[in-house]
Amino acid sequence: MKLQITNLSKTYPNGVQALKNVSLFIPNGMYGLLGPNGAGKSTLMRILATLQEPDQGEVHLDTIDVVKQKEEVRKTLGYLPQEFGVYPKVSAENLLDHFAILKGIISRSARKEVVEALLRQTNLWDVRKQKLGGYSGGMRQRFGVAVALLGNPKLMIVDEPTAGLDPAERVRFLNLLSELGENSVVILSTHIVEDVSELCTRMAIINKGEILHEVEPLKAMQRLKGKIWQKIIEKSALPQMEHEYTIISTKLLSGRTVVHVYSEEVPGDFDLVQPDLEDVYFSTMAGHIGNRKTAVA
Ligand SMILES: Nc1ncnc2c1ncn2[C@@H]1O[C@H](COP(=O)(O)OP(=O)(O)OP(=O)(O)O)[C@@H](O)[C@H]1O
Repeated sequence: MKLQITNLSKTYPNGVQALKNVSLFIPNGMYGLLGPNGAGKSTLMRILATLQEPDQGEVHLDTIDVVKQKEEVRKTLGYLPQEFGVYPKVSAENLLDHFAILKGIISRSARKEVVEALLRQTNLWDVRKQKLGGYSGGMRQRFGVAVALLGNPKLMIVDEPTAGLDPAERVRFLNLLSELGENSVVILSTHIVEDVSELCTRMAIINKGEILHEVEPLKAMQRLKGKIWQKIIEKSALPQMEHEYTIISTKLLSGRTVVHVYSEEVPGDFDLVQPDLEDVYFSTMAGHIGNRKTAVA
C-alpha cells in the first residue's frame, strides 16, 4: 500500500490558497504531517478522505484514483476527523454496532465479533455499556479510532487527534495509534511536534499550503548536529538577543527563557545542544533547512 500525491492545489472561494502544488509519497506505516494552525493540513486530509475536491492534482492509493474513484477509496478508508459528533445517549457498543451495519457488516454474529475486537483494542471494553455523553475526551477519541477501524482500512487518516487530551490519555491514544501502522498507510496530522517524534518514521512539514520539508525524523535530527545552540537568559534580555541572533525558538523553563539559535559556526557564548525534532521543525519554519531554504545563518 502506498499513497502518491502529485501537484495538489486548492483555493477556497474567498481566495485563500490552502494547498499549493503539494506532492508527497507516503508508504506503509505511520506518516506525520506537521504544521501550524491554518497550514492546510485539514484541507489535505479532507481531500484524501474524499470529502473535498482539489482544484488541481492527483492522488493515487496504489492503483485507485482517489479524486475520481471516491467509492473505491471509501471502502478502504478510516477517517478520524478533527471534530466529530456522537449520539450522547447511546452506548459505545450500540453506536459501534450501528456504524458496523452502515459499513456493510450485515451478519449479526460477524458484527458482534468485530465490535468486541475493536472495543478491546481501543481499551473501551469495560466501559462499552456507558453512554457516550459521559465519555472523557480521550475515551471519545479512542471510540473515534474504533469507528475508523471498522472494515480494516488500508488508508487511515487521523486529523489532530491529541489536541485537548490530558497527558495520560494522550499516551494511551498514541500507543493505540502506534499499533496500526504496519499493514496500512496511516497519516497523522498534527501541530504537536512530540506526537510525530513519538510515532512517525517519516514526516512532512507544511506551512501556508506548501511542503517545506520531507524528512525521516532521526536522520533530520542527525543532520542538524553541531548547528543548534542554546542559551538560558532572563526574559528581559530577549529583545536584544532577537536583534543580534537568528533565534529559531524560545521556551520558558522555571521562569527563565531557553533560546535556541541555528548557526553553522559558534555564535558566541552559547552551548551546543543535541538537536531534537522541535529544532528540525523550527529550523525548517525559519527557512534554514528544507525545500524552501531562504536564510543562511
Ligand atoms: N471552507 C473554507 N473556506 C475558506 N477558507 C478556508 C476553509 N477551510 C479552511 N480555510 C482556510 O484555508 C487555510 C488552511 O486551513 P486548514 O483548516 O486546511 O489548515 P490546518 O492546517 O488544518 O489548520 P487548523 O489546525 O487550524 O485546522 C486556512 O487559512 C483556513 O482559514
